Amino acid sequence: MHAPHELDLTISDVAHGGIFVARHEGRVIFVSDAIPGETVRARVSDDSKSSFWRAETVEVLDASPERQAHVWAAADVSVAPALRPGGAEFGHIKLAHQRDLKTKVLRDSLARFAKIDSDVRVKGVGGQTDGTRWRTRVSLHVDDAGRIGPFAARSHRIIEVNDLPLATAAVERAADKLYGDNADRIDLIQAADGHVRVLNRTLDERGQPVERQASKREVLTERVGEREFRVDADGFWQVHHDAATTLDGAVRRALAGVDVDPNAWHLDLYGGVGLFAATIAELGGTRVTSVESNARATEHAGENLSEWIGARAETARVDRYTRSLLSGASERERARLRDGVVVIDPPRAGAGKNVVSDLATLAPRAIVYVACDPVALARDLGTFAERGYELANIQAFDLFPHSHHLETVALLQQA
Ligand SMILES: C[S@@+](CC[C@H](N)C(=O)[O-])C[C@H]1O[C@@H](n2cnc3c(N)ncnc32)[C@H](O)[C@@H]1O
Repeated sequence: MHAPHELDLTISDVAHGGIFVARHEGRVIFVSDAIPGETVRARVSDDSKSSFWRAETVEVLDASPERQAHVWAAADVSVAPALRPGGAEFGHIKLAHQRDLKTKVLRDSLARFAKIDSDVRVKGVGGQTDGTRWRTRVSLHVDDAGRIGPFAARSHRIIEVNDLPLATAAVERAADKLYGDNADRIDLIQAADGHVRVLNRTLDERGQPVERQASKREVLTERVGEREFRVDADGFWQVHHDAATTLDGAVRRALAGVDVDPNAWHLDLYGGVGLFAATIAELGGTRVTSVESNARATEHAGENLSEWIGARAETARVDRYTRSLLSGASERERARLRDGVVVIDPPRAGAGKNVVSDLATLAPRAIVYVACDPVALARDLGTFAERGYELANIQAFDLFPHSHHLETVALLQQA
């Protein structure tokens, strides 16, 4: 059966991924740009699956009191769906209610995938703001015609826009002056010194940026309180200007009741340039190893941690590293690992069953899981629970206002 072009739908719920749930003749429809409680007219954009369809709101018939004019006029529901830029899927919802919806997605994920009943709430960071002007890092795409802009929501079509309200003012100003010669993508990065770097990137056939020549690399200095971190301009650093400080503080709070033993061996897995290894070291755990697959980031982690004689940075895939500890660590090292704490901050897909299971076998005193995806977190917490690690405390932060993303910091300890 083919879907009718447009449907009038009542929105019943929010789903993971910045979309909303409606039902039509028994079928689930995932609808963009809506709010639970609303009735909207939506254009079906994908009816290829029998189990669910996708649709995009084209008109709000009965608006939620939580609706506001979109913070990015270009992404407003009055614009044709194909022409709306992506990245601000919650921008039409009042900020406090965005956080209520993110809280619901997180709690639902914990209940569904980890059987955890939690009263966690997603909190705003950085004082009272309207949730704009937080992105210190923005990637804009360039097409063959030289057009520059973000991709449209759920597509690779470039949308030229007049403003970037989620970006810092300096990044937005720099974006205004761009021209698209010689690049597939342009990355704009504002470091702690306030200056915006403009990096023209070439993408390979998988859409991944080709590594820049050594002579073209710039190393930036980022700050968390008084501490400085060196990081490549094109390397990983948290995107929200308050994120690194917020997460450092959250890891400290998570570990407040845990003895960070100076004689134990601690791990910072998916460590980047050593942000959380420094947190552990400052808490007294100076024998700490940061593990990261990107060799340049590991080099910087080595420098960033150089004041602690027992700190190391290793270039390795975490799954291989934890497996090598299981097969190669001495009895004495295994005992030190059991007394240690582990921070893990994996990419969106989560750590996965193998890493979780190997970590549980290593049996550290405490594990702090920093997560940017609530479903991946909940799946991994489910596996940890099977292996005897229970959730001891959990915090959640709105580090990505007006998008659907959120960040969670969870402490796990043996039951
Ligand atoms: C979310 S970032 C966290 C970085 C760091 N904790 C921070 O907050 O600055 C995830 C990091 O994991 C690295 N990474 C991705 N997959 C990995 C793997 N399988 N093994 C080791 N590192 C990996 C990425 O290069 C990236 O630096």
